[in-house]
Amino acid sequence: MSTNGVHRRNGSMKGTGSQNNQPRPVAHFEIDHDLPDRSRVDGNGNGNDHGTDPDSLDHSSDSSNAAASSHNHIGMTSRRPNMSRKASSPMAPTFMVSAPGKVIVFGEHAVVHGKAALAAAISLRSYLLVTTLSKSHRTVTLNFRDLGLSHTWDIDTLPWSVFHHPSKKKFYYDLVTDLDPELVEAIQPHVDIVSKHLPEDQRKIHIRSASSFLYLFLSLGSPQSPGAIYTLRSTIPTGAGLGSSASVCVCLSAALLLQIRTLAGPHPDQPPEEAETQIERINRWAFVGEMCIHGNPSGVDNTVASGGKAVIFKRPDYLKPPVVIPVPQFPELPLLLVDTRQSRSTMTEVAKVGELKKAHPVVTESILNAIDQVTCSAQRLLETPDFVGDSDETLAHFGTLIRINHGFLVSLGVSHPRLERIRELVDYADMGWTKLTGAGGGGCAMTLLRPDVKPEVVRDLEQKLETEGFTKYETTLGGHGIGVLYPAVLRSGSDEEGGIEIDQQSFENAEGTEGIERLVGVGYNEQREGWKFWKRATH
Ligand SMILES: Nc1ncnc2c1ncn2[C@@H]1O[C@H](COP(=O)(O)OP(=O)(O)OP(=O)(O)O)[C@@H](O)[C@H]1O
Ligand SMILES: C[C@@](O)(CCO)CC(=O)[O-]
Repeated sequence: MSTNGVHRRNGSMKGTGSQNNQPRPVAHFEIDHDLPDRSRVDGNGNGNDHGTDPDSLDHSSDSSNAAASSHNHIGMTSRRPNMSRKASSPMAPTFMVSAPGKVIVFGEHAVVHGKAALAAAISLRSYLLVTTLSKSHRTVTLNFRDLGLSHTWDIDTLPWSVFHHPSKKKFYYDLVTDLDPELVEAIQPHVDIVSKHLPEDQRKIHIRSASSFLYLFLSLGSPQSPGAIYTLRSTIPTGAGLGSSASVCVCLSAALLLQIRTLAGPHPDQPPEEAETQIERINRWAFVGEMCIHGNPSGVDNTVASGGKAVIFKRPDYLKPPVVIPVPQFPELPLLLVDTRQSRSTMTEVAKVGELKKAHPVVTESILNAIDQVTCSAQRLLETPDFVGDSDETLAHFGTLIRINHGFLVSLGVSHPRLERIRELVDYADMGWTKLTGAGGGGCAMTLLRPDVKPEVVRDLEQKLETEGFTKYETTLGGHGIGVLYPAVLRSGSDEEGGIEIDQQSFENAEGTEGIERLVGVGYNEQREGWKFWKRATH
């Protein structure tokens, strides 16, 4: 049964749908929407479950349809089924993970140099559907729809021996602060074959995503990893400074850690400290993915995409984990987010500031310190005992800091004429305070709107922006971080017997942001039942 590209699921065993030219995923069956508690799992990253949870998903052994069909009789509700299930090693069901983009409110670039930044999650998100293949399919496919990237690797030909050499092997809980040049070299031949037919500038984008995936897959997986298709769609525009790469890396990290069964929860009643540990584990590997893409990231983007809401972030020592202070009182600011549609590379913009610092160390350091003071001033305001998020004073204080911060970013050389044009139009209309957000050099500007600004003035500005080729995004700040829909079935209160299954086909076919959000059950006509989120401790 199919309505609007989604399949009604009625509790019985069901195939996950077929895809064009793709290996057929095995049939799966519905067990329970709670993820098994994997806190007892051995830390070797190979999926060896030393625990006894019968719901565990053993990818390393047989997962035939016959095994699955034997579970058809179990039905959908048993949480503690008989041990024959363990012996038959059922296949992991199709599941989905999702992570948000971000805006940096204060402190981009300075944060790369150890200063503080304030950043918040946005409601635009990436969604990654993981479809496990039957045992006979020894391939992994990266199906990144927004980029038009689709590549399949043969699992058995990947350089496992290099990644698993005792001198190289990392564990799922390790803090990795640098890419290992030998590991980068080992994946190179497997990256070099990706999207050969494309012009170099487009291919570069594919190569970055593929490198990031392979580095994580080889670090966290094993030669026994099951074949799978990783299908990604995002509602975050790329190249806009809204952290799209970080949200992709967080999704990949979470999916791979879930596949090797090293994450506990998320459960609604999970102790915040335990949830924090899971977020941190996901975040650490997402940072590794970000290093493959951006070279020398601070880690602020992946930290916000992992834990969500708003944080003060600082990484004074790159060999240690960053300092992350959640800001639960961060207000719902009236923001206008405008995209210059001028694409740029975060790596290039970060490198520009590095060069400036080399050429003018004292001047550059004092600008970076001044940006740090801007962020600290915002932090002090947020921490005042009688802080009121929506007062005129708060908006004016934040507004002034936004204006100052943008001026410093201009001095660092990371603005762009198109960004300055947005600021000029907003200033001319006296509507609020504007700064670039993210790496700059193009990308997005954020404007904090004055409280008294008239709707017709906003409309007039929006008209002008549109005429000049800018794009406006609607988003809210401070949403959840990484979330899991396991299996990829949305429960609805009215549908006791099952839910709405998201399969490969319906996910690929969903149209635009609205289509994706409708399918996955967020945004318009919200239907989030089934989604679970790890929530940061806020003390
Ligand atoms: N939707 C996506 N699907 C797959 N890969 C993506 C996606 N978005 C970004 N990437 C990968 O991340 C790289 C950088 O993306 P992008 O230029 O959008 O940076 P960003 O993370 O949005 O910028 P910033 O760091 O300033 O917020 C791309 O070249 C691509 O490899
Ligand atoms: C420009 C930068 O500060 C923010 C990019 O979103 C880079 C980083 O922190 O890694």
